[in-house]
This record gives sequence, structure tokens and C-alpha cells, in this order.
Amino acid sequence: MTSTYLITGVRVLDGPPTDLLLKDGQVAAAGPEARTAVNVERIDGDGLVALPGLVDLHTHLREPGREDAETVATGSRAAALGGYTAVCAMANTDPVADTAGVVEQVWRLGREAGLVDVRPVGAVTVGLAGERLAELGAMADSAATVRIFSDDGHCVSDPRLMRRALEYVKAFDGVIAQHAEEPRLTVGALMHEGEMSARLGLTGWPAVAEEAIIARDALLAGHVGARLHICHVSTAGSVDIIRWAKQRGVRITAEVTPHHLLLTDVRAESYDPVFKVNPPLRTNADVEALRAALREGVIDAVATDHAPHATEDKECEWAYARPGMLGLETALSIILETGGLSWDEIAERMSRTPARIAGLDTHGVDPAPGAPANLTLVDPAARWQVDPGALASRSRNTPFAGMTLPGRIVATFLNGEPTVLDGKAVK
Ligand SMILES: NC(=O)N[C@@H](CC(=O)O)C(=O)O
Repeated sequence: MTSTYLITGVRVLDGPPTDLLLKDGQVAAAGPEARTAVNVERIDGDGLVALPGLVDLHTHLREPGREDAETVATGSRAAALGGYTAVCAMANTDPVADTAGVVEQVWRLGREAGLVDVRPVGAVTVGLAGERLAELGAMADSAATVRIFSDDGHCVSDPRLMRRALEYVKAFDGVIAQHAEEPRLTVGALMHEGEMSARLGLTGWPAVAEEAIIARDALLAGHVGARLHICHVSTAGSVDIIRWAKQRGVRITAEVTPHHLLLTDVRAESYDPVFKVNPPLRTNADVEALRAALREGVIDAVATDHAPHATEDKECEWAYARPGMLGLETALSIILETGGLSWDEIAERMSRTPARIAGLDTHGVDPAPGAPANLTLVDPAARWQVDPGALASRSRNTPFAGMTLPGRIVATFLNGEPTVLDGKAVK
């Protein structure tokens, strides 16, 4: 049984208040015409902003393999509560998502959970081992229709393999999402290499390890005319290289995480592993460059790199803790906190552009008559305090614990049905 929803007095992006009618999975009407509908469930949109449902290019759902840290269902709930209607589930599961069978399993689990469109990312190489290409074509042809391939967590460091992967995915307009980290430059690395790492006596992860791979892969992608996406860009130098590659016409896109837009390596001083992440938190100058690049569009998208970890993998010594931070439930609030973007620009960086990169045509469409009813309603005036225990994720590793943040997700709709209402997940 589907219902019809009338959202009254809501602002669509930066526009004036209007009414939206959601019916049969679509935005059926807007403005005065929406009011003529009968038998509707009314939602008071006064003071709220409607955005196209957010799309995350980079989510770790941990299923199969680490269901103690997250499952497709718990991660989907976290996503819906964060305003997302689609997430790209990274391949570093156990078993690795390097076959049609595994990506179909993740896709099916997403459908069963029914809270967000789960789009599996396929591994580039078998077992993420960086030695042989995985069955990219079979994953693309599977029911999961994979378009993004990534060894995220590992870099595809062999340039010959990277070239072949880029060439291969051109056949189905796929994209290789690179975790840019030259592994020989980050052996034993525990945090950003700089003044702070020297002071704390922790082995550094130099910016050049990221930048060298981005430069190499931009050249490779340009050489073969393929699409390249750069995961979690973290340095000012990377921004310069991406800008240069775009100017040369390379088909390159890039994402930045909310945490790299707000936090710096100074956090490592606490030795609290909640601040350990890959790539590491960098310097203030990097944060400034990343913010400017996101505004300018040199960085195309915000992606969470939601990386849930079980308590025992995080609450231990810094050196032994797994890298990664939760992101789905705080992403939009962190973007509002960092400021500088209009609602239209937020929709561009968090919904339309990621949907285009992922090849999703039913997401990333502004709520207007005829659009698929995948949208989220935000209360920009509400502030909330991040309580790790109150998050829907099965894990607790948010670096924003205790912070009071702007912007609350009030409702999210997937295919015209609410996944979140009154700020609560419907299932
Ligand atoms: N981003 C992270 O810090 N962690 C990722 C993988 C990775 O990139 O190391 C994870 O899967 O936990």
C-alpha cells in the first residue's frame, strides 16, 4: 500500500516556500496544484528545505564479513537518517566484492533493507591484492549493474594494472575510483607527516604519497581516455594536480570527506584513535584548500567514507587501531558547519554530481514535477548534539562526539515512501 504525501510550505533549495505532492514514487505536482489533491498525508514543511536525496559515493557497509561493525541494514538506516537515498557500498568486505555473486548479494541485502538504494562498488583486483584484474565485466553485467570499481583501503599501485582497468571499464562507461596512496611511501605510517608527527614521534604519511598517484593516474586516464575518480582527496597539492588535469581535459572527478573539511592533524595529540583515518587528517592549509576546491568545483563531490569499526578495533593503542570514521549521520551537518555553500551548491556536491558519477539517473534530481520522489527535508535552524550511542550505525567511532551541529534531517523519501519521518527511521 503506497500513500500520497503533501509537503506544505517547504523551500526547494534556495527557492520560496511551496507545496510538493508525492505520489506513485514521483513528485506529482508542486505549487497550488499540489493542494488540490485529496486523501493525502500532510507533512508540515514550514521552515524546512527540500533537497534531492543525498548520494554517497563512498560507504563501508561491512557486510559480508564484519556484521559486528555494520550491516547493510544498519548502515542503510544510518544513511536514511543522514538524508541519503543512495549509497555506493565499498568492496573491502570479507569476502571481497570482486565477483558478480558478492555484488549481487550486497545489492539484494540493500533491496531487502529497503531504506536506501545500495549500489555495490566492485573491486578492481582479485581480493584487493593488486595482482590480477577482478571480473569487472561480469560485475557490470550482473543484477547489481556495477559502474564504480575500487580497491579502496588499498591503492591500485601497479601502473600497468591501473591502465588496463581504466581501459576495460570504458566499454560500459565505468569509472575507477582510486585510493591514492603510493604504498612504498606510507610503510608504517600512522598520521600525516609534518610538524605534529615529528613532535608526537609517530611515523608520517606524506602528502606526496597521495599526490604522486593522482598525478600518475591523471596522466594514465588522459592517455587512454577513461574516467577516473579520486577517493577522499586530502591535500592542497592534490587539489592543484586535479585542477591541472581538468584543464587538460582529463575525465577526472574527485571527492572530499566531511572530516577532511573540518578536522586537522592536531587531533592526534590526544592519541585518541577515533581521529585515526586513512588518508590522515592533514593541516589547516590543506583544510582551507579543500574547502576552496569544493566551492570552486575542482573537487566535485562530498563523500563520507563512512568507516564503521567495532569497539575493540578502535579503543586500543593508536598504532593498533583501525583507521576510519563514521560519516553518514553527520555529513550534511558538517557541510553546513563548514559553511560557504548555497543549498543549490550542496545539492550539486552531495546529490546531483555523485549521482552522475555513479551513473544513477533516478537520484540527484531536484524535487519538481516528474522527478523521482527521492528527496530529503532538512531543518536548517535545528541544532543537535552528536551522541555516539544514539546513532543508528552499529559502531560508535564518530570524531564529532559531543559537538553541537546545525541542520537536522526531518524526513527522507525513497521512491515516494518515507524512510525517515519526524527525524526517526520508519523501520
Ligand atoms: N578510510 C579509512 O580510514 N578506512 C577504510 C579503508 C581505508 O581507506 O583504509 C575502512 O574500510 O575502514
